Amino acid sequence: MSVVVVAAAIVAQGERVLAAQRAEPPALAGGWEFPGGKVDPGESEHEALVRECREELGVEISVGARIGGDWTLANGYVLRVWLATVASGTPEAKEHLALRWLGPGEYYDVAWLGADLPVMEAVESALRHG
Ligand SMILES: Nc1nc2c([nH]c(=O)n2[C@H]2C[C@H](O)[C@@H](COP(=O)(O)OP(=O)(O)OP(=O)(O)O)O2)c(=O)[nH]1
Repeated sequence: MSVVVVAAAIVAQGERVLAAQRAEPPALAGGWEFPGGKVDPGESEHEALVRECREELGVEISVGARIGGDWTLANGYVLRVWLATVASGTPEAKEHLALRWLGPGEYYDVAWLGADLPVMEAVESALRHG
């Protein structure tokens, strides 16, 4: 079975979307992604998403609709993405180099990881069409 990576497209007022800049590994460092990570054994995808956002950003999230299906990553992992909102706390870059809230018109202003560009397009479409 493929390794499943879960990620959150965290949306705030004004249709701003949170992007996070990876610190490692060297091949991915500097690229921008949606906060998340691998699902641990025995953990649900929802639990993993909530845990990763707590660890990486220091926030509690509310998980919303799924965005797309399985996004295949170059290394064979499978990426699954959900819309989310911050339920409590303010996101901080605990494990990333930087965070950016991207407003409409800024969604493509960061160097998204290769797999994340079509995800951002799908997120934009979901926000635009409700
Ligand atoms: N979190 C996240 N990972 C992504 C995205 N796009 C993408 O290609 N990836 C890749 C990068 C990594 O190869 C993998 C996620 O691994 P990770 O290092 O974030 O996982 P993790 O937090 O569980 O880390 P670790 O415990 O294994 O160190 O998925 C994305 O939007 N978010």
